[in-house]
Amino acid sequence: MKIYLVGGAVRNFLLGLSITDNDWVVVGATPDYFLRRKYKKVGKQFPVFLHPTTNEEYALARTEKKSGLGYGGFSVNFSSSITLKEDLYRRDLTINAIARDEKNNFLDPFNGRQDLNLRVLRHISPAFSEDPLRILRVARFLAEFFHMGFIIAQETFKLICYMVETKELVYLEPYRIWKETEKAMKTKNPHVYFMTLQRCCAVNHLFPELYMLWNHSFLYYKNFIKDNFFLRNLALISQISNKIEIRFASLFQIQHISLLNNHLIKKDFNNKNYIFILKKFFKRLCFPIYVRNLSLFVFKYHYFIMNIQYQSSQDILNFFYSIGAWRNPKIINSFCILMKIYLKNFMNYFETRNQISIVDIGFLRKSFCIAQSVSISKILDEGFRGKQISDELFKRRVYVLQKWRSKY
Ligand SMILES: Nc1ccn([C@@H]2O[C@H](COP(=O)(O)OP(=O)(O)OP(=O)(O)O)[C@@H](O)[C@H]2O)c(=O)n1
Repeated sequence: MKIYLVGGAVRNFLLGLSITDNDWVVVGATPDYFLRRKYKKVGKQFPVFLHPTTNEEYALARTEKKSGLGYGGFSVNFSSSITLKEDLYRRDLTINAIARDEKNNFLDPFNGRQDLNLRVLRHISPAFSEDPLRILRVARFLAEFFHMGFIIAQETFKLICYMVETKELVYLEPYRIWKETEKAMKTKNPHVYFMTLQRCCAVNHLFPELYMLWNHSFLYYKNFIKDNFFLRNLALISQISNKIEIRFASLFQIQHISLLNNHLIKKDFNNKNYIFILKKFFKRLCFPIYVRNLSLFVFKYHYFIMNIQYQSSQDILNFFYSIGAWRNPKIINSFCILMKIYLKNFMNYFETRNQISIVDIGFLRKSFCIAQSVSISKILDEGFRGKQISDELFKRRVYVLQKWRSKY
C-alpha cells in the first residue's frame, strides 16, 4: 500500500502558495483497511475516508467512467489494483494531477510541473468533459492565478466551448455553481472568472437573470456587455475590498444612463417584477442572505443614491430604514465604496468628468451620521410611548437632516 499527497496541496506547494487542505490518495488498499483504523467513511459513491484525528481526506485510488446523465451517472472502480497513474488520469487539469510520496518524490505522468512553469491550465484527457463543474473550476483557477500569468490552453478552451454548446451545464446542481462562484469571488481577480465564463458563452446558462439585466442596459446607450462595463466595476472594486458581498453587488449597479442622456428612467426597468426575478435567482443558486441582500439593495437603489442630494429628506430616511442601516451602519460604507468605484468606472467609460462630478459621495455618509445623531433616549425621557416613539424619531431625523441640508 502507498499513500500520496495529491491535488491542490501539491499544486500550491509548487507555486509557493499557501495550502488550505491536504488530500491523499491511497494505492493498493481496500475500504476495510480504513474502517479498521477508525477512519470515517464519507461520500456515497466514492471510497473517501476522513482521518480520525487530522480529519484530512484519504481516497482510494479509483477510475471513473461516465455511464449516464448528471452526477449519478458514473461507474466507479476502486479495486486495489488501480494504479496511481490511472487515478491521476481521471482528474481535471495537468497541474492538479501531480502526486508527492512520503519521500517528497513527485510523480507527474501528465507533465503538470511543466504546465505550472508554462503557466498553462490544460486538461488531461477528453474525460474532462464528463464533469461540467470543471468549466467553472477552470474559470476560477484562471481568476486565482491570473496575476501569475496563467492562461487557458487553446485546446482546453475549445473543449469548454464545446461542453457549453452541448448544454452540459444543465446537469450542474445550483449550489455547486454558488460554491465555485464564492471561491472565485475570493480571488485577486474575480472579474476574470466571469470574463472566462462570458467568453465561452456560459454566463447566460449559469446566470441568465444577471445576463438579462446586463443586456438590458445595452438598450439605453452602449453595449455594456461587450465593453465589459460591469466586469470592470468588479475588477476595480476588488482592488479595494475583499468582501464578497460588496464585490458581487458591483455587478448590480445598473440603470444610470439617464444621468447622461437626460432621459427619464424607464419605469419597468426597476419594477417589482425584476426584484422578484432576482430574488428567485438568489434562492435558486443558494446564495447566502448577506450576499443576496446587498446586491438587491444596490440594484433597487442605485439610481436613487446616484442622485441622493436631489431626493427629499423623507425619502432619504426611508432609504436608510429600508436597507436596515440603523441596525447595520456598515452598509452605508458598502454603498459609499460601491458608489466611488462606479463613478470612477463610469467616468473612464464615458470620458465625461464634468457632467458627472455633481454626484457627491460625502453626502450619503454625512446625511446618515446626521440622522443617526438623534437621541432615542431623549424621546423616551420626554414621555413618548408605543408607535409615537418611532413617529417622533422619524420627524426629528427629518428635521436635523433638513437643517443640515439648508447649510450644506
Ligand atoms: N470536478 C473536479 C474536482 C476535483 N478534481 C480533482 O480533485 C482534486 C481535489 O479537488 P478540490 O479539493 O475540490 O480542489 P483543489 O484542486 O484541491 O483546489 P482548491 O482546494 O483550491 O479548491 C483536484 O485537484 C483535482 O485533481 C477533479 O479532477 N475534478
